[in-house]
Amino acid sequence: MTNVAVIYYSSTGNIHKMAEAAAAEAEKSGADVRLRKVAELAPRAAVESNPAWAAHAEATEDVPEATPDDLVWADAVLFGTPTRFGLPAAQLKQFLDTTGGIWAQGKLADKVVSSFTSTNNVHGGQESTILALNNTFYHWGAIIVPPGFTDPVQFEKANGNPYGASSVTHNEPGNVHPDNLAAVAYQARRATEIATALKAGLSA
Ligand SMILES: Cc1cc2nc3c(=O)[nH]c(=O)nc-3n(C[C@H](O)[C@H](O)[C@H](O)COP(=O)(O)O)c2cc1C
Repeated sequence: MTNVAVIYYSSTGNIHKMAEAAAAEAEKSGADVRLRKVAELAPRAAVESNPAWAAHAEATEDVPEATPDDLVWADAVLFGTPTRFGLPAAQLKQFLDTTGGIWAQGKLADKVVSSFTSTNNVHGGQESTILALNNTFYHWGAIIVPPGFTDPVQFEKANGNPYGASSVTHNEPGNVHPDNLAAVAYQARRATEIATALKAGLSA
């Protein structure tokens, strides 16, 4: 069995939708899947000042929070984050910054990782967000598996980001184009297949 963790941050539900699509497809591909959100860092007052943010936080109260153990367990990890000023959300970065202990023990080496994001607009920094996440994964000795243009889904009108599936939401809560959901599902399937092959190969 291949273990796949989908670890994400979302404030208004767009990345949550993409994370769910990724998790569903990894499961369909035969993986054991953990869907995990990272902990909220924003003050309660900030969350409550935005009705969409507050509603999403309440709707996803039952999604378990990610822990470093989820990374140790996983053969492949899909990371999702909205773009924040061209970078990953601090909430996801904070989670990554809790992995020093397992990194020092070599437990993050050879993980298959792949990332997806969401922006307000087309030129809002999707690639820079994914590239920034990749900096961390090089330190882990992870194996970054981007979708590239390895499937026809990448040529759909709303897709086409070889770095990782990306949605343009115009800041509307839960506004993810179906093509983007298909793209992130494909990305999860590809990461699962590569992790399965890698696991078999390394244990041969
Ligand atoms: C503080 C902040 C910074 C943002 N920075 C960017 C940005 O650099 N580029 C962009 O296109 N969108 C930016 N956005 C918009 C979000 O990335 C976008 O609305 C995304 O779809 C939200 O995903 P979520 O619903 O999963 O939280 C920003 C939003 C916030 C609140």
